[in-house]
Amino acid sequence: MTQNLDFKRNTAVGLDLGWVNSLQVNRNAADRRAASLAARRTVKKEYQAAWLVRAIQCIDLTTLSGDDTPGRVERLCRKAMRPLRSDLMAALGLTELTTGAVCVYHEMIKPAAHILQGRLPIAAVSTAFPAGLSSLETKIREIELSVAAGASEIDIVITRQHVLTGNWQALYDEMVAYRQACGDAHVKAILATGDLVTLENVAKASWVCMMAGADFIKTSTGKEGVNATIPVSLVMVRAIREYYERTGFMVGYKPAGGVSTAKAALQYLTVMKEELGNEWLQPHLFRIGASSLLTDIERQLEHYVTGSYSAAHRHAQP
Ligand SMILES: O=C[C@H](O)COP(=O)(O)O
Repeated sequence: MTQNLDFKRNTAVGLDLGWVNSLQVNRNAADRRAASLAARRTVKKEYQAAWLVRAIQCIDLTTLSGDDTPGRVERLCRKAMRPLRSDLMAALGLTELTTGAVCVYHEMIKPAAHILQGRLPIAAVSTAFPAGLSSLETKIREIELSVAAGASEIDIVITRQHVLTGNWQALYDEMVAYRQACGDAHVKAILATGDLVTLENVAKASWVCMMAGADFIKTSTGKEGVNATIPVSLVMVRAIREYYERTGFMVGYKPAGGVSTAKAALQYLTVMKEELGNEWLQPHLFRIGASSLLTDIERQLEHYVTGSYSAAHRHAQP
């Protein structure tokens, strides 16, 4: 995941229950800040193309459907390796561009690896994604099998009941076990924020997962009723910022689920830049989990280059 040799991977620092229990979130302030971000143009027009290219580099190009086939995943992987048409690449002065990774179910790791040949990371969703309600032993084994099959990133789902019952120790222990099972593979902790009821729970779950060694915290599976939102993102990236200030570890952030427009991607990039700084605008610290976002970004870049839009289906993803 990281090409930066100085990058110090997060590691378990111990559960500070006093700290977790003291966390509070001002819902109104988060909503107000989100509304002000949405109301203004996030990026000046002349920089938009560059920002959209950066967004592409940070996409975990995803397919997580019950009807996924090796053929669909192979097409997805080809798209991940060449996300833009060659005429657009040339017009933008680009020679190389890929998405950050592809994200698939365990059974699709092999077809993905066959096409990617190590050129892009494969992220596998794991631990009984999306509900996470298998035994811990089964979930650990699932991680091990996905790593053995070639996934270098594992997107785990937390057990929501640990959050809903305030059992922070159980959440911490689970996360430590997942991180350990991943070995060298990086682990993204999916909080399923749409299931967590309050922003305070989102903040606490973010902290516990980071204290337990998560490399990334991620909003959603894409299957909850509410997936990534800006207020939730503000809470999570502020937790990342404070965790960095306290420990020196840089934890990545992945909004996922329902992020399907270039405009939304620009808003998330703005949140990262304003709350965490430019260092976090790189694929080893920022990903957007999305199945259809690339289609809209490609359309917007075509408009930037040619001055007109083509039909969305011309850019349709596999
Ligand atoms: O982690 C990624 C999500 O499952 C993708 O969700 P989406 O299909 O709404 O883009």
